Amino acid sequence: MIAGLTGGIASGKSTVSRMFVALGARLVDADQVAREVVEPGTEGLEELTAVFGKDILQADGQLDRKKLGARVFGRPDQLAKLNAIVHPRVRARMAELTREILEGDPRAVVLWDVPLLIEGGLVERVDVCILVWVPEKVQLRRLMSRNGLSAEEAMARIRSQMPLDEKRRYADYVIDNSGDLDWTRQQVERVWQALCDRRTGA
Ligand SMILES: CC(C)(COP(=O)(O)OP(=O)(O)OC[C@H]1O[C@@H](n2cnc3c(N)ncnc32)[C@H](O)[C@@H]1O)[C@@H](O)C(=O)NCCC(=O)NCCS
Ligand SMILES: Nc1ncnc2c1ncn2[C@@H]1O[C@H](COP(=O)(O)OP(=O)(O)OP(=O)(O)O)[C@@H](O)[C@H]1O
Repeated sequence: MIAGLTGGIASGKSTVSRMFVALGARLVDADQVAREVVEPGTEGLEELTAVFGKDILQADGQLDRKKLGARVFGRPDQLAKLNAIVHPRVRARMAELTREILEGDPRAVVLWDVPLLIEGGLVERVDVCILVWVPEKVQLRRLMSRNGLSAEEAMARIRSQMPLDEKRRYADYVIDNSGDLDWTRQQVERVWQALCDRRTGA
């Protein structure tokens, strides 16, 4: 079974995915894969520098993520260029990792943690879609505090994604992460039980 876990920036996907992993889910993390496919020496990084210029690299040859982020968030044309380079590579690598997990354990629940699951169309490839939801003002506050961003910078990132309230339409399960972590864990346990029941056809 493939379960898609999505939300918005700083809505709590990583926090929730850790809870699912503790219960037995096998994680495939799109943000992590997106880093892997643009490591030094990859074709992905070569294409990025061909399109955005060599000044998006740090002195050590790694991608300067802060600099590229400042150039793309809030500029849809630039963001589209970045997505066109990175997303096909992320999808291919995620499919490969998923295959490897399911070959080793056909009964595994593979959790795809993908911020852009809905925007990127991957929602059609999962068996169930789980949304980590918070009200926008909580999302803004947590993003500003976690990343040290101004309200304006944080809103540019939030506005690069589909609003969380719209994402609810696509979700089979919604986890409200606006309360304390214990409350979130209780909801995760309920969804996990539902996934296990679904898997056994109960
Ligand atoms: C622009 C980059 C270099 C900024 O790096 P940075 O380290 O600051 O952020 P990080 O990668 O950890 O992403 C943080 C969050 O930003 C949001 N985000 C990232 N990329 C995008 C995007 N293309 N569109 C909308 N939101 C995005 C996601 O919610 C993500 O969880 C980086 O985000 C990137 O390469 N993005 C393109 C790849 C992508 O779409 N990743 C998202 C999952 S596939
Ligand atoms: N229930 C909660 N109560 C208080 N703080 C929380 C809660 N859930 C998450 N946080 C905090 O909010 C921030 C965002 O959470 P997290 O990193 O899990 O989000 P995310 O959706 O994975 O973000 P991104 O995809 O943007 O990296 C973190 O600093 C995290 O510690």
